Amino acid sequence: MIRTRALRKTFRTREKGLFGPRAVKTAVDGLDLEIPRGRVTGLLGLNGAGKTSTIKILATLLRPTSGTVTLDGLDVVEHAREARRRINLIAGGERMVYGKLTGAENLRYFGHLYDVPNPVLRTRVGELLELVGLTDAADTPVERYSRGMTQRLSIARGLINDPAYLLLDEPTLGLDAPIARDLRRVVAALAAEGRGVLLTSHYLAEVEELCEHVYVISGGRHLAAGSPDALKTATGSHRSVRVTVTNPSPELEEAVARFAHGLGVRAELTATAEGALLVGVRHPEDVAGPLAGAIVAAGGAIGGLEVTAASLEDAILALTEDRAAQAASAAAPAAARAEVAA
Ligand SMILES: Nc1ncnc2c1ncn2[C@@H]1O[C@H](COP(=O)(O)OP(=O)(O)OP(=O)(O)O)[C@@H](O)[C@H]1O
Repeated sequence: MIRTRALRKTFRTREKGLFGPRAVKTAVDGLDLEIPRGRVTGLLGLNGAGKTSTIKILATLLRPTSGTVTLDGLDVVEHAREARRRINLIAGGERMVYGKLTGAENLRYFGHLYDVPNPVLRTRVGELLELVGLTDAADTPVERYSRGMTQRLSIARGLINDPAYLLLDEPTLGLDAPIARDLRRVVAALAAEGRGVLLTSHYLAEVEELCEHVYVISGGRHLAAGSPDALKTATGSHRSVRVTVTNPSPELEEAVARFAHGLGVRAELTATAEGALLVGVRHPEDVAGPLAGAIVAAGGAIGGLEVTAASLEDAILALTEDRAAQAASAAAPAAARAEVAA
């Protein structure tokens, strides 16, 4: 297990240009994370939340300002060399292989950097190229690879030291859907084999598919953690039902409002350009049947019905908007005082 305790990272920056006043930027602010083997753990947050800084600390590329990171009990700052043998990082946005070398040469080169013994390396290079579907391109210089092929080679490079833990920073960034899907399969298989995987991705459907447990951070701080389903429930990000009623009337609107009230929610009523009424209800349960029943009982004619499952995206937005609202309300009394004083 990788475990962080009270992890913190600050950067000294200049606020305005090279000669502006010095400032301290806190990128990671007291994070306690646990990344066990055998599953994919997600790390989510909006731009600038501190995900890359955290991953770089775990990969020993950045030193934490304070706090600890242990990897199977080993302190990664004190034992960085040993930690690096057991961990690898794949960042989708960065080119992590050499264009002039072939796919196989790249893997051999990185294998030597990790002191992988030659006989092991010989079989491993072949196995990894096969795993990522690049056996036929093994002897082609990487500068002639497509973006998807290069990314797949980066995954193979990330596995060359047979790491127990894999850190994936936006691994499918900019990839076409079928290639991204193949990569997701590889990632799921790596976790199923018993490796610990940490994933950051802006594609929340990908996170939902792969991650059993997700941490949500904002401004470097912990916001929430749990399974994607638990996060959706906790934030009230519900599935929504939309029914088109072709013969709207005030009585029908009243009946729908009563139905929604009975469920403890509010119905959204929107008149369409064609003179129909769009009825939207969001609820954790599937209420499509009862809603349609209530509409028909009130004399409504149904022209269409659509059920949308709750998404992790809704949950993350709700969490981060909540945080923004809290920050605004904390600032509000001061602003109000300033106004009174003026
Ligand atoms: N070397 C640095 N010097 C100064 N500030 C930095 C440095 N690296 C990161 N930061 C700041 O720390 C904060 C967290 O950045 P980080 O890259 O870790 O976030 P992120 O969640 O990965 O964002 P994104 O989704 O945009 O990649 C940001 O405000 C960023 O500007």
